[in-house]
This record gives sequence, C-alpha cells and structure tokens, in this order.
Amino acid sequence: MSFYSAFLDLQGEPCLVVGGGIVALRKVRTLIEAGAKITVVSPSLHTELADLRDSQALLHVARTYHVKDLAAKRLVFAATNDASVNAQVARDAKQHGIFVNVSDDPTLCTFLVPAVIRRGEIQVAIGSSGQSPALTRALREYIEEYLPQELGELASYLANIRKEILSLDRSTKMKHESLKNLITADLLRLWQSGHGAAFQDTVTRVCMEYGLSVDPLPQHKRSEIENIDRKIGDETL
Ligand SMILES: C[C@@]1(CC(=O)O)c2cc3[nH]c(cc4nc(cc5[nH]c(cc(n2)[C@H]1CCC(=O)O)[C@@](C)(CC(=O)O)[C@@H]5CCC(=O)O)C(CC(=O)O)=C4CCC(=O)O)c(CCC(=O)O)c3CC(=O)O
Ligand SMILES: NC(=O)C1=CN([C@@H]2O[C@H](COP(=O)(O)OP(=O)(O)OC[C@H]3O[C@@H](n4cnc5c(N)ncnc54)[C@H](O)[C@@H]3O)[C@@H](O)[C@H]2O)C=CC1
Repeated sequence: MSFYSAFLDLQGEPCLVVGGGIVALRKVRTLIEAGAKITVVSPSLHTELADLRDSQALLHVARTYHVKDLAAKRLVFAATNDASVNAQVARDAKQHGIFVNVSDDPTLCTFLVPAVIRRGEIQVAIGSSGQSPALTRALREYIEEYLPQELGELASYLANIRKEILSLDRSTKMKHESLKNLITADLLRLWQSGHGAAFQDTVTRVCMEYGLSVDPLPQHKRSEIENIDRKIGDETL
C-alpha cells in the first residue's frame, strides 16, 4: 500500500477522537499543536486528557461512540481498546467520506499518523506504511540527533530573504537558481556560528553571482546591532 504524504492545515477544523486512553492522548497532543477543534468521545478519560478538557483545549462527550458523532468532522481517530468499535468507526467514516485513522489496524486506516521532528516551521515526518511503528519511532530518535535546533531560525530567515529575492525585477529562472544555490553554500554551519560577517558575505556573494542585490542582515540581528551602536553612542556622549 502506497500512502500519499501531505501536511494538513487543520486550524479550526473539527476533528473527532474516539477513545480516551494514552493512544488517544498522543493523537490529541498533535491535533492541539495543529490548532484543530477537537471532540473526544469516550466514557473514560486519561488524566492528561481531563486536564486538557478542563482548560477547554477539547470538548469531551462522556459516553460510548455513536455514528452521529461523525457529523461535520474532517478527520476521525478510532483509538478505543475495542477492535469492533474501532472497525465500526472506520466503516462509518468511510461511508461518510471522512478520512479515518484506526489505532489498532493499519489496513482500516485511510491515513496514518507519522512520527514527527519539529524545528520551528521545519517538520520531518517519518512513516513505515504501518509496517513497524517501533522502527518509525527509532528512526525519529536517530534523525532527531542530526537536526540542529537552529534549523527553524534559519528557515524563517530564509523565508524573509526569499520574499526579498522574489520581489526583485529579475527573471524567475535567476531567482530560483540563486535561492537553490544559497542553501548549498554551507549556510547552516555559518548560521550556527553566529550569523555574522561570514554568513552575510556568503549570502551577498551568492546573490551577486546572479546580479541580485539583497540585504543579508537578519532583521533581529540588525536591531541587536543597532541597540549596541546606540549604547556605545550614549557612552561616548
Ligand atoms: C498504523 C499506525 C496507525 C496510527 O496512525 O496510529 C499505527 C499502528 C499501530 N501501532 C502499534 C504499536 C506502537 N505504536 C508505537 C508508536 C507510534 N505509532 C505511530 C503511528 C502508527 N501506529 C501508525 C503507523 C505509522 C508508521 O507508518 O510507522 C506513531 C509514529 C505516531 C503516533 O501514534 O502518534 C508513534 C511513534 C511516535 C514517536 O515516537 O515519535 C509504538 C512505540 C511506542 O509507543 O513507543 C508501538 C509499540 C511497538 C510496535 O508495535 O511497533 C500497534 C500495535 C498495537 C497493539 O498491539 O496493541 C498498531 C496497530 C498495528 O500495527 O496493528
Ligand atoms: N497506533 C498506535 O500508535 C498504538 C495503538 N495501540 C492500540 O490503540 C488502542 C488504544 O490503546 P490505549 O489508549 O492504550 O487503550 P486504553 O485502554 O488506555 O484506552 C481505551 C479508551 O477507549 C475508551 N472506549 C472503549 N470503548 C469505547 C467506545 N465504545 N466508545 C468510545 N470510547 C471507548 C475507553 O473508555 C478508554 O478511554 C488499542 O487498541 C491498542 O492496541 C496501542 C499502542 C500504540
């Protein structure tokens, strides 16, 4: 089975989690991060899920699953400890054209939940098409060690400079080439070592090769430097 990978925008989207145990909690945590509107249907709740209900991060319906719970939902997670209930949720969701994740049976899933590594806006998602969740977790732990924390910061810096480059009155080909070549220029190491002169020189040089003139100084760095300059100015007065 070949699954299609995608990143979903679930901001404000109604999602249903059936079951209130540890597995449901894991799904709920990532749904909260994505800003989904969560309903949990379950007679009992894990204590952390109860805390989340108390802080209004989710709506709890304290009873067993009923097909009407699917009304207007975008995604459904069947995470009870009763295989026949999970299978029923899967059947109902498919009938209503709603994507469904079934915690105890990959063959009933129309989407799987990957293991995820986050560095700011950068996400690495790992899956095994349900072959071995334990391997997926181990791979996540392995890759996590190699992904520096600063990746997220660098990505938001690059988002700004990309906007600047794309707004220039040059050919699209030039702009795309410069953006690609910027990344191959040992940029992460230079960013990690303080994104100072060497980092800025690299950005300027790569852009100049394409005849593009950009301001290479990260915005927050600029205000830090301006603050220092102001202090030095004040002291010398
Ligand atoms: C199909 C899938 C459906 C789904 O999306 O839930 C599924 C299904 C099942 N998992 C089972 C067991 C375990 N799952 C984990 C962990 C994770 N499982 C996750 C996803 C998925 N699990 C989807 C496929 C993902 C893929 O393609 O690989 C992760 C990635 C994401 C998440 O759940 O948030 C998260 C790691 C997050 C992280 O660490 O980063 C561990 C390890 C642990 O808990 O440490 C174990 C015990 C070891 C083992 O069994 O391997 C069982 C048997 C249940 C039983 O026998 O009782 C089934 C059912 C079956 O396979 O039949
Ligand atoms: N996909 C995954 O990553 C993993 C999946 N599993 C599977 O996930 C399932 C859930 O595991 P746990 O959270 O540990 O179980 P659990 O026993 O902690 O929780 C089960 C929850 O389902 C609720 N429930 C039972 N019948 C219900 C119904 N008819 N309607 C609504 N809620 C109902 C219970 O009240 C309880 O809150 C199991 O089938 C387990 O085999 C287990 C480990 C990992």
